[in-house]
Amino acid sequence: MLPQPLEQIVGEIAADIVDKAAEIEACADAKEEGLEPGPFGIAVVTREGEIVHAGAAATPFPIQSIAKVFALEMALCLVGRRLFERVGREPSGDPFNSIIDLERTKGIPRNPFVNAGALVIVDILVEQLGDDMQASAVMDFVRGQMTDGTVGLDDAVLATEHDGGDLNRAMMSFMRHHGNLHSPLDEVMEAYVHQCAIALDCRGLAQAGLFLTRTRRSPDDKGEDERAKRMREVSALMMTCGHYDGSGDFALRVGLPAKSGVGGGILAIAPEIASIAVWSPNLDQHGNSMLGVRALEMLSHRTGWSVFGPPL
Ligand SMILES: NC(=O)CC[C@H](N)C(=O)O
Repeated sequence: MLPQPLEQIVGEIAADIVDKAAEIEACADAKEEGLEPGPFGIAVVTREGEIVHAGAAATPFPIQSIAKVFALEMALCLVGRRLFERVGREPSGDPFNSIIDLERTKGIPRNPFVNAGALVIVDILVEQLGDDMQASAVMDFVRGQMTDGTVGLDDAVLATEHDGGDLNRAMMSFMRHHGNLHSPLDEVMEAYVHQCAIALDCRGLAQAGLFLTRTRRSPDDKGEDERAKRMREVSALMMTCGHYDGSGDFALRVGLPAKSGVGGGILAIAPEIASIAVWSPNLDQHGNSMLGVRALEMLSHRTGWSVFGPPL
């Protein structure tokens, strides 16, 4: 039981965040740094089907690295835990686009959420789906999870990530050298850029992530055990690696499995309870939404949804 209706909690958080944004805007240092907090949106979809939202929850934004969660689920479905022979499952402690670790690990990325790891996951999808693998496969998966709302593509991300993708291409070449990239580099790149450019609003993103809340077995359905196990694994990776080298801080402050993207969005999961999407474009030094993390911290405190227990 929540201490207050969810709608009230979410509305008050959005109001607090907008106040906070105004404070930041008014602060002289922020002006000097060109910091503009910009819009803020939040949406919560509960397992009971309730949708609560506030702020700019209907404004689409590119989900960027949040797509790595959906791609991971697809790849795990296709090849199972064999996947972890090609991608590790440890936090990296390095920025999301760091290449330095690949030399030490002989082309095996630390986890599926750093760029190198996500590129291997896309390589697996391209390999496994063969001719069925369209650049739009992850987008189709996302659409399939949603009950309403639209899925778009962000043209600016499509263009800039293609032209500015040299670092990602370098990582792929490096991994190919070590035998850990099997498909043509251009095909992997196209599918990767496409998934980064998927544009959703908070309402759509929260709906798309709802399947991740199903972490419990169902006594009548053996097939469900495998799915529940997968959701737990994906959630564990989100908790340990979902905010890159800010993952520890996020776990302490929020206590929910979550994945950020440089589009300013974060998808967070309260297992068996709700899927939450927040969006605010200003990023911290790790590429995580500053006000988005703050809003999730407030939500987790006020709902007691942290997987580590309610606040003391
Ligand atoms: N953290 C992110 O959202 C990074 C994704 C970005 N498109 C990249 O490849 O660098």
